[in-house]
Amino acid sequence: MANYRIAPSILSADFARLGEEVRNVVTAGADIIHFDVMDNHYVPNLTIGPLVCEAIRPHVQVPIDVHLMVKPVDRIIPDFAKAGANIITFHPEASVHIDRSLQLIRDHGCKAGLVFNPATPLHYLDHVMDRLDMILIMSVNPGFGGQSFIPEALSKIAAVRRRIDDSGRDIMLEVDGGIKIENIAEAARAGADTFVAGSAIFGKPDYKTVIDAMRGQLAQV
Ligand SMILES: O=C(CO)[C@H](O)[C@H](O)COP(=O)(O)O
Ligand SMILES: [Fe+2]
Repeated sequence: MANYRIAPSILSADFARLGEEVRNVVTAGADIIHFDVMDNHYVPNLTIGPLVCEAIRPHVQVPIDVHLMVKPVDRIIPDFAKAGANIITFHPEASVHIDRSLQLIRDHGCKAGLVFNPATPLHYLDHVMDRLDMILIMSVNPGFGGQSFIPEALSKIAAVRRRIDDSGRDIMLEVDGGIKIENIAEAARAGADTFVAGSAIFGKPDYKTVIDAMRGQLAQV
């Protein structure tokens, strides 16, 4: 079986009890904590910033994967690195200098990645494959949790999987949006190895039951 990772998105957690929520979801089997940063400019929603990342950092031993839905990108990167982020991804069309933003993330000791919205072309990968640790394919339009998976994302995941395999590099391929027990295997078959799930996990009373069921689906791929 491939090395699959489940990355609960805390966007759907109870923010009044966030420390307890992240501890519980890691105990339930989360491999990564997915941290959605929205700025009410690049996306029409406002969420959490470096202060909250710093606050949850002592509560989790797994990597924190910061998904920046912000524009501009660069000035917030050092703050997230200092706040304990391990992986930082951003949307290429939100950065003026993509290569510089990727380098900034790496210079601050974090893994770096690009995020593709459903209608963002993959040509942004052309000259930066050697600088990527993660490629994130959005299977919803960014801005909100709880949306339905867009099936066209599957062919895009497959195209990225080919590009990663051709590169010979160890790049995580993450899918984000509408992932649940019923469709996680499809995303894995298309080539994803890292699965963000917000509402599907935090919307249920028992996180372990959901994560175990997701792993059960992945075991059959
Ligand atoms: O980046 C995001 C939205 O922009 C979230 O990570 C994503 O939507 C997760 O939530 P859900 O699993 O409920 O779709
Ligand atoms: Fe996300």
